[in-house]
Amino acid sequence: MLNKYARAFFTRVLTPFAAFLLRRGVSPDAVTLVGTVGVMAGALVFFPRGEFFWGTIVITVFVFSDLVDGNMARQAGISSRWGAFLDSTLDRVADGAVFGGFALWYAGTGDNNVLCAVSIFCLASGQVVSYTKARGESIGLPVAVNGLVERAERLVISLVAAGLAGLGAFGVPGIGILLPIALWAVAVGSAVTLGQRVVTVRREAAEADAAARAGGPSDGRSGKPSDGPSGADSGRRGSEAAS
Ligand SMILES: CCCCCCCC/C=C\CCCCCCCC(=O)OC[C@H](COP(=O)(O)O[C@@H]1[C@H](O)[C@H](OP(=O)(O)O)[C@@H](O)[C@H](O)[C@H]1O)OC(=O)CCCCCCC/C=C\CCCCCCCC
Ligand SMILES: Nc1ccn([C@@H]2O[C@H](COP(=O)(O)O)[C@@H](O)[C@H]2O)c(=O)n1
Ligand SMILES: [Mg+2]
Ligand SMILES: [Mg+2]
Repeated sequence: MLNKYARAFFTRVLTPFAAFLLRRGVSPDAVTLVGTVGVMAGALVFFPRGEFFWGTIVITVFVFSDLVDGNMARQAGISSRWGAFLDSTLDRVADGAVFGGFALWYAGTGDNNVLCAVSIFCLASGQVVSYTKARGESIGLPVAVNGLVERAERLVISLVAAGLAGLGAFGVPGIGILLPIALWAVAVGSAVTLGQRVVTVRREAAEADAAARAGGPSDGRSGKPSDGPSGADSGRRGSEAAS
């Protein structure tokens, strides 16, 4: 939902900054890399110590690099398959650090096994949600569903809650409860999203296999459905590279 409705707004806001970086000779790949390192540092230095406010501030500064890098690539007309791969792969690394940071806090001083497990579930389910789309697209399916809780929602829900919970350290009472609520919400939302995507891929795969059988074997040799796209790139990845 955020990807659909908020992306256009942030694209407008961030375009001048992206243009500025391009004029200074900065490459989109450098922004992707620096942004990921910044998110990792914010999550893994501050969250395990329970410093949620400062961790969230650092992460917020760097996480927007994920919107700037693609913007730069499109402005400069240098969007590439490599860039799409790097962007998506480092998204997984950044997400692992954020939810890993929460898990480390609850495994240590935060001392809550249930919330540690919920954080690990958020980490793993978020990665699998993204994987369903990547794998579905890699076997030539459109995966025409985003689902309830995509990456932007996972980040916004958990980071807004962590930032606010961090205000507890400055004397705001009763606000720490927001983080557990957010982690449970992301966990449940991710499970629902996983179900939505699996159901969609199952339907699309059945339709594609039926169409392939009606028109002959899809790989032209074995009679088995093909295990991947016929071209070097396919589906959304192809359109991204062309964007
Ligand atoms: C009193 C103060 C209290 C402190 C409160 C702190 C408040 C600030 C807290 C948090 C702000 C968090 C902002 C998080 C923004 C996230 C932006 C972002 O990176 O979104 C990424 C997303 C997806 O990008 P991609 O297309 O590159 O990624 C794809 C995606 O990962 C797919 O995964 P899937 O979705 O399928 O699971 C993969 O499949 C695919 O491979 C991959 O390519 O981008 C968007 O969705 C765009 C929309 C972004 C919307 C951002 C909304 C931000 C909302 C509020 C910001 C509040 C800012 C406050 C600043 C305060 C500063 C102090
Ligand atoms: N280093 C990069 C990063 C991204 N791209 C291109 O942008 C697309 C992602 O756009 P976002 O707005 O979500 O960042 C990605 O698929 C690539 O086409 C790039 O070329 N190089
Ligand atoms: Mg990006
Ligand atoms: Mg990204």
